[in-house]
Amino acid sequence: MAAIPLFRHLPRARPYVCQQCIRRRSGGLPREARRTLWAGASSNEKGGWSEQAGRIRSGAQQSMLDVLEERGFVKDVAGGRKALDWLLTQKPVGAYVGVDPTAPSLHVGHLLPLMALYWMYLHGYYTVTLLGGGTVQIGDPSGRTSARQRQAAQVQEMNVQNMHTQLKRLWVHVRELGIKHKFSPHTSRRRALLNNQAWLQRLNAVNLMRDLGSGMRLGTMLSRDSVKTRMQGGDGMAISEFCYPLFQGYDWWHMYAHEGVQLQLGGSDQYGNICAGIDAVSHMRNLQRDPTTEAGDDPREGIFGLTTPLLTTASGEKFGKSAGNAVWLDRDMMSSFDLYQYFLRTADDDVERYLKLFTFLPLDKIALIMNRQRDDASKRRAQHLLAKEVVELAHGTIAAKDAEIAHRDAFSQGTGTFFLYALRNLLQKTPKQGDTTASSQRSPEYNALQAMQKKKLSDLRVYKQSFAGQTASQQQDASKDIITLPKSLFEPGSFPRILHAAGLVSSKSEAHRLIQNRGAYIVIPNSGTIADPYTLKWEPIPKDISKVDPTQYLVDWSALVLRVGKSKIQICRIGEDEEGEEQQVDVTKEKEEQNAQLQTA
Ligand SMILES: N[C@@H](Cc1ccc(O)cc1)C(=O)O
Repeated sequence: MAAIPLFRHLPRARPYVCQQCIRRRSGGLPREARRTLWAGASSNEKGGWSEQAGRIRSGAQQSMLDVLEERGFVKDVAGGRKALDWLLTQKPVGAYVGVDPTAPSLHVGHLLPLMALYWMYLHGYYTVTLLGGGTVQIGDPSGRTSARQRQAAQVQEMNVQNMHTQLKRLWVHVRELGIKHKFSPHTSRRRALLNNQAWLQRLNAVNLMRDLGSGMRLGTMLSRDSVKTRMQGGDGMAISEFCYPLFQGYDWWHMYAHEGVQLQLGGSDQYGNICAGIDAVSHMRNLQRDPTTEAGDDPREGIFGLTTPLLTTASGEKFGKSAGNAVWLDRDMMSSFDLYQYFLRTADDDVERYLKLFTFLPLDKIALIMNRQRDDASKRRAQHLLAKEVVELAHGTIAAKDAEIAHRDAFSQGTGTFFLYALRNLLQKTPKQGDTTASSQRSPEYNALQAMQKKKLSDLRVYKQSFAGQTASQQQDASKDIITLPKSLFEPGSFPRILHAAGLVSSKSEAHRLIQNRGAYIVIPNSGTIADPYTLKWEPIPKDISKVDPTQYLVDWSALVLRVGKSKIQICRIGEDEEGEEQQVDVTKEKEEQNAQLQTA
């Protein structure tokens, strides 16, 4: 017999955080009418879904689960593969992916379950990205050997804000990519961005334990990997962390009852939490069932979990790390240029797999590209395509185009574009607030609080940059492309010394000679802006050196961009005297080492 509708029993929450969703909700339209469409698209005609189900059953069309499996998204299915396949064919169920804002940005590792969710969105399922503004305060122990440190409230607030913006942007880019890759304009699509803080903050502890807690078994929870590793590793676990799956389970129950969310997707480390969620929702469903009716499980109301595989590169490294650091999706933490480069470095053995996972390109197109790639792997066509699509997803079309041009230039002609692009990124990355303590020595919390105190719009960027860590890959690049010279070096007549200190010539007399022969160049500061490095122009350093003041040439008041010959370029940031001296010594030392090597060679 049919169960009574579940959502009648719970107060209706207003968890929405995005304008679009608020509008949709306040409209109070029936669910069918509340669908988000491509511009100009017409809604799924009545019976559209059942026609599609017929095509899938007859083998004329692939099922959603087949699509996900074929592209490599599926590691485990909780609840039964066959039953899930049936359900996804039967109706456009709700599906969700949750992320806890433990940092101000998502990293590429988050993309895998999100991409699976985006595929479902493009195929017409109701899809939810859930921001764990509530759960982040408890801290998920999954995959961790020690507890997370408690974050200051302000830090949490910034992380939530930033990730919210990011998830929202991702949705916009997914929609654009859907149009670009010609997903049917006639499919109805619905998406939402929710924050579990909305319902968790109102959750009553007694009710939670009475209703949900009574259905969770200690033995099962103790047998989860996340608990076992901690107990065996000797670090133990706090009750709060141990109870984390209850909160994640409650989220699911809430969204099941209010939003029709029947599927949860997550990374492989979420398997335990997802199974706990299945237990929690089943238990709550039983509690809510009308006791006068016979308990009968309607397969159309079933719940399922799907985990994506843990990615490793062909050489066995963990995917998503660059020089041991996370590859962030936020542009302030990792530039489009660096993100592009990360994917451009993909090994030939991995690239096909990644194209399937991180792009919306159809499989036949991927196969075609791989064929061309095999003819001439050195062009790295597949890697360029992968990199561009990922940057497009994370940062949008314009950023992706920019990054592509910069890389093609950098590798094909060896012009200054590469360095100018680096200049833009590096100058943006360098915290300017004149504080000489390396921010890497401070905790992200310290930086965040300091940033908050300054109450400026740019502070979030400073915080994000400090979070990305001064050890991140781009910072290593920074040390190559940009050096800091002492302020005192920038005085009229000092160009030869600067060229020498920058490591562009081996002696000051060589610098003199070059300048007289018009072979040393400098970027004209107002010939363009840092925001658009392509427009910057070079001129030879004037011959009457004694009269020329290098500070006239500072780009963005921060750096000189010097070139010797066709392509030896160096960006010289103006620094505090002490700071510069240290680096200058390094440059000289490096030069000495090079000379020594030359002599011994
Ligand atoms: N626990 C998940 C995030 C999450 C939060 C709440 C959920 O309901 C689901 C997932 C993680 O750490 O990755």
